[in-house]
Amino acid sequence: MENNRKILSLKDIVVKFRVRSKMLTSIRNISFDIYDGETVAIVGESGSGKSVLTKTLTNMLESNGYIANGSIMYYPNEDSKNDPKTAFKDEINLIKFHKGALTSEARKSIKSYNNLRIKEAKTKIGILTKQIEMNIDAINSQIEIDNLTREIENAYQEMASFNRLSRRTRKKMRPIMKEIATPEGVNFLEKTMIENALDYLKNEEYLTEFEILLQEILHKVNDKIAIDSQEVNLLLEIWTFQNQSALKNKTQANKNLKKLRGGTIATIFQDPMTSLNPLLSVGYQITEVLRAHQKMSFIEAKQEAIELMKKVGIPNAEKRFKDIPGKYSGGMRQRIVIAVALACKPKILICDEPTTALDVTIQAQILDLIKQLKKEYNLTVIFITHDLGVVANIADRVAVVYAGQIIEYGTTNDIFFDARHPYTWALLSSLPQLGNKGEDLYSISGTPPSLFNEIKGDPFAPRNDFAMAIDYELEPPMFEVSPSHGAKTWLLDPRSPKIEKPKQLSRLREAVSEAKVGE
Ligand SMILES: Nc1ncnc2c1ncn2[C@@H]1O[C@H](COP(=O)(O)OP(=O)(O)OP(=O)(O)O)[C@@H](O)[C@H]1O
Repeated sequence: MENNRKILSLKDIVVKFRVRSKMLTSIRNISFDIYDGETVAIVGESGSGKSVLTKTLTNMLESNGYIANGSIMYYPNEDSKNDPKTAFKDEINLIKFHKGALTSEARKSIKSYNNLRIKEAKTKIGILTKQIEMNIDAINSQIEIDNLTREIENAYQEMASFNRLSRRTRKKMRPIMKEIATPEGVNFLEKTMIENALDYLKNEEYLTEFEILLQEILHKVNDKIAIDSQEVNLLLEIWTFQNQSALKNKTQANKNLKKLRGGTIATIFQDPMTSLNPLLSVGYQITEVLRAHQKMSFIEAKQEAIELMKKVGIPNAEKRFKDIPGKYSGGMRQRIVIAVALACKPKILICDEPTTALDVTIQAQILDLIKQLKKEYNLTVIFITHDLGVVANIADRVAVVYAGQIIEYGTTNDIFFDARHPYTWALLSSLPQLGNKGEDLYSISGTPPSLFNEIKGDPFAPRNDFAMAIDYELEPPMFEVSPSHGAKTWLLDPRSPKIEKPKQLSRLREAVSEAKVGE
């Protein structure tokens, strides 16, 4: 967070997966900013949503998944703006590529899933209304109706952002959009044109993203409220997207995703063999990337590949250029994967548990390498791990993920020495460095909630030794502890009893300095 300049900003991200006839919500309304040049660690138990969260950034979700809500803004830094080979020089919402790349089957199934949600909620509302009329459990029925009404709104909203405009609507809106597309056009619209458009939109059963935005803009024009040119640009962008064929949108989106992956955001996975071709020499694999991304000739690419191999610490790089990955050890293969990633000149490097499969000494070497390269290449690093020892070693800031939500974030010091969420306490307590010889290591009891169901209250409540009645009823907001630190727990509400964090955490300072390597 050296300069406090955002490079990525996630807002209200929701990710869902279709699993047979059911829907699993893997990420639940995550909002989080990532700053240029920082290393941020995403930590949490297995299945908490760490990988899915980072996969949304480059749209690497499996085909049964989709980003149901939210935005991911990418703000290119000065390096990107000055790099002639960088694809994205202006701020951009990465969700746009995701939507464009969706298949028509995925779009259809999103529509039918939401229609079903609406139908079921409406039926339940009908039954509850009858109960209220008969004076049966009126208060609870009304609460339930309010929840179901919200569910219907959410379903409509989700459909709105994926649905294409009908041919009829496109025809109706063409004249007004033609005017809006001219310079300052939005400020010179005829009153009758505005009224006709608003009347038409009022009678639609539900509105798409485009229609909602157009409606907002037209109301502002009527009320003589100044309109931001960015709003108009967004409207025109969605209009163009809606009028292009689905195939053209998809081709464009896929092209952009190809440029985004590697060139802007590169990912290193736990198993290097998922990224390397076992049949091709490592040198060839690096040169291919250099030729594609940096448009180098074969000779230039070979020289640069050898340089990169040296940079990531491959001894006898010239000789080993021709070896296939099978001839390398696990640690060396991971170094090659890092070299491939660097060959794309990324601005952001996602490391998804890159050291988990390696033994401790090699792990420390790879962490040191990432740290050193981060400085040299001015990278922003997003590091996924469930190992808090690794976090202590590498991260400037930490986001703790539980059941698809960020439940605490802060600087590494905030999280290690001033954690406020009982889940973070539990994660820290299970650090091997805090164990006593001969005693069982602390482990968090119970299991995370099923992501198929709506989660009532705080998802951690059933496993939380400090849970209060409210934790089972109402989801806690993110309380701000300091400008750099927040935690989503009712314990931070001034009305909550004062709780002492677990005693074993007082030994953390010592344990963390032992865990640090290469410092
Ligand atoms: N393609 C998919 N279909 C259905 N569910 C999925 C899919 N991918 C991920 N999930 C679910 O989303 C949730 C979050 O998974 P994710 O892989 O992000 O966890 P994680 O925190 O990275 O765990 P790990 O440390 O084990 O990798 C899990 O419940 C997982 O089962």
